[in-house]
Amino acid sequence: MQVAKALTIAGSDSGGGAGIQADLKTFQELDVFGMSAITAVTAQNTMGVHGVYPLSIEAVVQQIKVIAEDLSPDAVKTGMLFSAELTEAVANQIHTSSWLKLVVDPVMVAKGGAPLLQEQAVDSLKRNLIPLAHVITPNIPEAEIIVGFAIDTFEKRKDAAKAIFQLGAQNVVIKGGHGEGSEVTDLLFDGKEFHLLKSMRTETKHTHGTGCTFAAAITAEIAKGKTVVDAVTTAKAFIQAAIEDTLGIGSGHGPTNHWAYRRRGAK
Ligand SMILES: Nc1ncnc2c1ncn2[C@@H]1O[C@H](COP(=O)(O)OP(=O)(O)OP(=O)(O)O)[C@@H](O)[C@H]1O
Ligand SMILES: Cc1ncc(CO)c(N)n1
Repeated sequence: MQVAKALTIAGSDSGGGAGIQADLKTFQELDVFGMSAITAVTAQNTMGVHGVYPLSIEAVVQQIKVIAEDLSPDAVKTGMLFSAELTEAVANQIHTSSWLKLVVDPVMVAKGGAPLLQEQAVDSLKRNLIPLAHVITPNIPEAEIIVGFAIDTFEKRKDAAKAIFQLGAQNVVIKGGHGEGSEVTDLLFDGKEFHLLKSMRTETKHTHGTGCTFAAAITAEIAKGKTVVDAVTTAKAFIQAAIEDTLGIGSGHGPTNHWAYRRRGAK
């Protein structure tokens, strides 16, 4: 039996909707064996981030090293990296391990506004990690921080995708969750062409972890050998189902429904 394997290097969300937990649930739903290297533990629920406890560089590097020695992932995803030092150490391990199928979700701020990446780490992200990315998935505010200009029109979004491609990422997906209108459009730039992925916008407050889940679905599909366009298309359908078939749990911004795509028989 051929088993596709994916590794997520990210933070733990005790509330289960984002971070490592969202990634592993998504990998499993898409028939991919999931592995994790935890960068930080967060005390989180649907009301917000109540505590952030980064792990030591040594603890993070060792998790990655032992996976590299034994389990060779077919694709790797990064999420919350918290500090410049952790970002650089993770990038070094990915480079040393020659992991080429890397999906970078440049997590910066949680939905409630809590910082998940220190400001001084943005430089390290741009210098060390983005050049290794096969796919990068910023939302609009993250893309603005990376490129340093405001994205207030669709043309600007295209300019931002090109600028991030120039930093070394091979495929750039600028997500549209933070845009406006009745549709949500994600924009994929592969260095040559722009691809638009559209869906109806669901009016809901339960969107905690949408970015993690979307990037994890891309990672799972790439681990199975799918092209980037196919992987992003499946990920868009996966997250749309997860948002539409809401679980409605927690009193704040609740998690998405990681079962929804499979239950719909969409797979
Ligand atoms: N209200 C919505 N209705 C439908 N699709 C949505 C909605 N919000 C986000 N999405 C989709 O979810 C995915 C993630 O987009 P989004 O811009 O919310 O990411 P994010 O801000 O990084 O998420 P988070 O920080 O909560 O993890 C994209 O594919 C986007 O199209
Ligand atoms: C651990 C973690 N990673 C990422 C996000 C972004 O949704 C979050 N809220 N928590």
